[in-house]
Amino acid sequence: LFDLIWRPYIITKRFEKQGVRGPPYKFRMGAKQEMKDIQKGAETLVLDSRSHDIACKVLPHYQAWSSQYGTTFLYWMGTQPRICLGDPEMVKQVLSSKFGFYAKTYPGANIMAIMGKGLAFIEGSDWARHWRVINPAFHIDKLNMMAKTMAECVLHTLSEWEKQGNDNKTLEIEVSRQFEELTCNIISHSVFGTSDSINGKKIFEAQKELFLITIADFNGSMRYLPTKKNLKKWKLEKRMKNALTSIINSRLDNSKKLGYGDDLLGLMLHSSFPVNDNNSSLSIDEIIDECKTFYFGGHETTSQLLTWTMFLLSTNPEWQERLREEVLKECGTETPNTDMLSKLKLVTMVLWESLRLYPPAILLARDASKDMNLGGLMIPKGTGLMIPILMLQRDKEHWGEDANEFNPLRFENGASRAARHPNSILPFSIGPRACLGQNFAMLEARLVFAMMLQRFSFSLSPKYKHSPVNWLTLQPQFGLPIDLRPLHQ
Ligand code: HEM
Repeated sequence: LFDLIWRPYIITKRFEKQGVRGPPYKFRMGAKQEMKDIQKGAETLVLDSRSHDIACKVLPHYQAWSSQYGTTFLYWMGTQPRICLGDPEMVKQVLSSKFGFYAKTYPGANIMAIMGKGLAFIEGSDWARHWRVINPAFHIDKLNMMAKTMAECVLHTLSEWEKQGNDNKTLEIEVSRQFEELTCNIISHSVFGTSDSINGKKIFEAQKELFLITIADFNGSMRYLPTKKNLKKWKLEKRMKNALTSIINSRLDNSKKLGYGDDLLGLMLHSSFPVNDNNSSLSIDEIIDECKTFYFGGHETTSQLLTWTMFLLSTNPEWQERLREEVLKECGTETPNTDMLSKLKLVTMVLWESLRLYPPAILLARDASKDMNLGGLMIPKGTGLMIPILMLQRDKEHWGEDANEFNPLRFENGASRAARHPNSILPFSIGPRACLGQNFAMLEARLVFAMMLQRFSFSLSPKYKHSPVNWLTLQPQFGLPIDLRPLHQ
């Protein structure tokens, strides 16, 4: 009864005294039912494809509560108090904390099974040990080397499209699926250097199927029972593990002749058999978990960046033309190298505007691991801290009245100067747990659009329905059908 009635009552009162209010706590459920009701109303909404005001569709409860209680508010997820942070200064304090006071929220067994207990979900000295091994795989010199491999993968996809579009005719392609395949291919080849495309494919297919099962059923209460769904899940998990083990074993078998390699997998294997540095070694099980993290995290988010940018360029033909001019000026019709890509200022501005309006990760979550004072607000241990990236990135107070409009010019002087507060833009997060793959993803996206703009012009197919949904990442619910026209035959 203490946890179910008294504690919620006391905590609610304490927050009220500090000026933080929110939807009322209901016995055991907190605000879960109210949240479900609000979400249900938004589920079937289809928006006008010129509207980027998508909070009403993907975070309708946050929108409703923040307009009623202010952008920083309290709500109860069952018996856990959660504070939604609407102030970029508080967000900065939480994300920049170096001492693990705000730990990552446990994502649930289903997500762990897909992504593995890798860098994104571990804490403390384990995180530091993994980070020391993995970080060098993303240094700038390594990225420069990866660009060539990335370009080969992009060329392969675009040539397939060219082959389909005979006689200068318009060709309709559902690009979100194509981008998923392309980003999978890029991560396998450039980060794992794998020519083992069969096992690479098996991993992605197993992760995708597990993911679809997970979004259809978040109820973990039966997770140990041999239900039909669980048997399927266990089979897929096993298939994924076997495929990863096979990739690792083949690298180990070839290591006498070729060494472990200097890509991510090679660096992890080096650490696993260290000569003198035992402080940063990873076990084979840990390597398998990291592979899952990078296979999934490395493509799922980037493919959404490509998808939403394609959507924005298709609906803003004048920007598409400006970008094409820039690409042809800096790269001509050659395959772009990293020097050329670094000169694509307008392309980069459009990518940032896309990440602002359609961030692949719309929310970040942390838990206070002890009682904390957050910018004067007393936060009891165990409170969840929710950082609504999607809301912060379209807050009119920081972005101005045109916050919901597509206007890449706001990024003319760089991302940190685009809004009134430098941390109002957070697609890759900030602080010690910021995205390790940010430069990789931006390089990949610049390359894809440079090569695509060299070859095609495109517009939205009339079949498109504007219905963004948050299925772990922000996605177009019915895909993104695009009409493509080859520029040269
Ligand atoms: C547009 C593409 C991407 C976006 C928007 C994105 C976004 C993010 C965000 C928001 C986080 C922080 C999560 C949190 O704090 O809870 C994160 C972490 C991470 N991302 Fe990305 N990501 C992208 C691409 C990539 C790629 C391509 C890779 C790998 C090749 C990658 C690897 C990681 C890893 C390993 C972490 C965990 C870092 C840590 O906790 O130390 N990401 N990403």
